[in-house]
Amino acid sequence: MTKPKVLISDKMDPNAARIFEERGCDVDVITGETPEELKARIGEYDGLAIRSSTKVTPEILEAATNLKVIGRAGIGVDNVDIPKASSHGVVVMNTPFGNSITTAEHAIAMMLTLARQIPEANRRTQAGEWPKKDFMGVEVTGKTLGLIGSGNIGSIVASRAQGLRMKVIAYDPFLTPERAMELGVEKVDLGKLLERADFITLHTPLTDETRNILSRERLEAAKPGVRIVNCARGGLIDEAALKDLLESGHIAGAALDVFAEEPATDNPLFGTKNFICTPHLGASTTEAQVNVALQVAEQMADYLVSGGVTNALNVPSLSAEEAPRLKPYISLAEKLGSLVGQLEGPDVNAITIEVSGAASELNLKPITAAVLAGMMRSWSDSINMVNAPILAKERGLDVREVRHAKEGDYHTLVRIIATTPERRREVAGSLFGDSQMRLVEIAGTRIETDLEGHMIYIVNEDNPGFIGRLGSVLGEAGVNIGNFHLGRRLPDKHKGGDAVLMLTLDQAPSKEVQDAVCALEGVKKVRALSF
Ligand SMILES: NC(=O)c1ccc[n+]([C@@H]2O[C@H](COP(=O)([O-])OP(=O)(O)OC[C@H]3O[C@@H](n4cnc5c(N)ncnc54)[C@H](O)[C@@H]3O)[C@@H](O)[C@H]2O)c1
Ligand SMILES: O=C(O)CC[C@@H](O)C(=O)O
Repeated sequence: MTKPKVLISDKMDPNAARIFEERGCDVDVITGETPEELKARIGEYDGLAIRSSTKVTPEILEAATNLKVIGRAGIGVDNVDIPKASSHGVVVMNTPFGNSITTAEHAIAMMLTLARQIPEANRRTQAGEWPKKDFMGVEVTGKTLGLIGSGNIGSIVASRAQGLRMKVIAYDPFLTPERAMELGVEKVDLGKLLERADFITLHTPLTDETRNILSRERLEAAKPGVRIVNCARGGLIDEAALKDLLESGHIAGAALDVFAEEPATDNPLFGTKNFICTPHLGASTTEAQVNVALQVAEQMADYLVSGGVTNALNVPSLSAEEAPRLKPYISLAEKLGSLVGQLEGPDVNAITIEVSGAASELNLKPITAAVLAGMMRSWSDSINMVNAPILAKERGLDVREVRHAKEGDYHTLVRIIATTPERRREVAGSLFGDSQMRLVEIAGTRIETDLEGHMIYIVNEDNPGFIGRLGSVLGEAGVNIGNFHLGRRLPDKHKGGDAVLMLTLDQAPSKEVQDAVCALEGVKKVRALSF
């Protein structure tokens, strides 16, 4: 098996490359390339490991014909076009905890630095001014800190601020009263936070809801003398309004680690009174960079080598323990989906995935994604488990999942029921020895066959002599039969009813051969299949 190939395109702790190699991947570290250079190179790679400099745009994804996974060594993935990655079937992962403490510490450092105006005091002292009378600071003890966003980083900031004896209030629509109690913070609405906070620190992602959350209007409504810290994302604060309100003195200080446009080399805020900044250093400690590099490499290698999915933003997670258990089911589900897709074509408008026995205990999301991928791949290329659920939704396909804990005749069973405007198609498969897939039912008929290579599916009236005539047609055309499986339609297996044949052939049957089979007496349906 060829090794998966990974590109590390941003500066990353060397542990990442080491882990990739140890886990069976080939790795190239090529940083600082232009988008054009990356575009020309990306086609060779199965994995792309990034921080915030690489922008994974639709153009890059278009050129990334082999790419299976993008791993962000960090939290924010606003430099990745996730919808586009999903439609290209590429998993996007991040490392949600590796740099949280470091970033929270940076926010606290920025807050204390603002309170005592350290950068300017430092600059003027070193310039020989000894400007002692110009720097009257404020204590943070007893002050109110307003958190906007109290997730991983916000909650660490809360605990550190409590250690500094601050009163912490939080605005976060997803903060439950129980969690607020656990964190020892008071949950408030944004208006109250602006009214009461002496310091405000932002810890939300940048989304349509949070963009410009500190707009001019809200900044004007904030308590006079407030100090604001942003170590989350540029775009959360109206920078022009911040500048005006710093100059007017309504805002006593602002510390930004992040900017609406990065790299920020000539931002209008530069030089503004009581404004300090760092160049997106929130995650830049040795500890955090080792954490995120190790984590991203482990997660990506896991996915590329064994199919485990951790911290993915566009597919359900699948632990490395779950992945091997699910692997045979995924292959079974893809083949059953493919069978339905080949038999019914793109007219399928509803599909039910029904699992019973051992299969009912499994995570159904990947099984459903595999059925959809198998089915739609028979009509259209470039479909995999990542983009299949999205494309199914776009097509308006009605997808249902049903679990039956009770075992039937098989210890584990996956049944697919597909509906088209004309009919309903049911197929079912099982695993023998927990790994060998078998189709066990088709067209209401018990039959037992693998779905492999070139096959032909035939429904005919069950009359004597048919098998001989079929053998002659295939033999005369030089088509060798590998395996032959026959079943009678359930529930009335009476003589003279319909029979179903699934034949494995050594080569694909030509159109002429299919027509000749079709012309045999009693044949009702013929379909060439390939798996
Ligand atoms: N400066 C840096 O180097 C650096 C480093 C790490 C993380 N970050 C950024 O920090 C941010 C927070 O990271 P995290 O790990 O705490 O994320 P998180 O997902 O754990 O927390 C985000 C919180 O924001 C809340 N939220 C979402 N929408 C909101 C809204 N409209 N109003 C108020 N709250 C809202 C969520 O409920 C959640 O609790 C992210 O944007 C991340 O990219 C920056
Ligand atoms: O990689 C970095 O330096 C920044 C990371 C940070 O913005 C994040 O969202 O994790």
